[in-house]
Amino acid sequence: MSDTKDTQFENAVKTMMEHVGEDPNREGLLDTPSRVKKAYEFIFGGYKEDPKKILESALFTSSNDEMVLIKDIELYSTCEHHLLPIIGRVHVAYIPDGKVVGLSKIPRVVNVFARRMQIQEQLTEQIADAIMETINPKGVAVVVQARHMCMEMRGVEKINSTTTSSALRGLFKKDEKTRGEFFSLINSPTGTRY
Ligand SMILES: Nc1nc2c(ncn2[C@@H]2O[C@H](COP(=O)(O)OP(=O)(O)OP(=O)(O)O)[C@@H](O)[C@H]2O)c(=O)[nH]1
Ligand SMILES: [Zn+2]
Repeated sequence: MSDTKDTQFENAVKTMMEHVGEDPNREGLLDTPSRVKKAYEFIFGGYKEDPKKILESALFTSSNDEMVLIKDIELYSTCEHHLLPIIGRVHVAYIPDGKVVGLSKIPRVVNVFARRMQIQEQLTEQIADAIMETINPKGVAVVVQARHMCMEMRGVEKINSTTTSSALRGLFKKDEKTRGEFFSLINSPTGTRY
């Protein structure tokens, strides 16, 4: 970001502080605009990354064609309506068709889409479609379970509700048994972690 853009960003933060009745010149707040800028660059760092490149960087030939499930991937995202946190977990499964992907690349792709301004349904679909289009598996299933701070800290103020969204592609959509296996796996307790 150029100096002018940095200054513009920091001035915008000062304007927000003034708007809510703060004094941006008080000692404790002097460095806040530049901290907010750095924090924003991190939590919205997903615009600079290409999820397909991440997946393509670790594709391995494999004859395995059974479901691979990565459960309970922590999610920190930001709602595009209020710029407040979405906090939750993501479960991703796919059925390989000649290729498997490096396991870590799935949570990396979750991070890329999470680090953008989001709505939960779109985030869920983007993860599924990136995997589908890159790995070409027999199917992909993504479930996101999340809390929306815009529904807890403000607005309707419901602190106990969780929103669940899913995106099912290929066999997970077509085959009831595959879908049933996936949902029973994500709903069963993980048990001992080794
Ligand atoms: N579908 C969907 N809606 C979301 C998500 N995150 C926030 N919202 C909703 O976006 C809507 C925006 O509605 P508006 O009426 O324009 O905004 P608002 O006046 O702040 O609404 P309230 O939150 O009801 O006070 C709200 O109903 C939010 O709950 C999301 O991930 N998916
Ligand atoms: Zn919101």
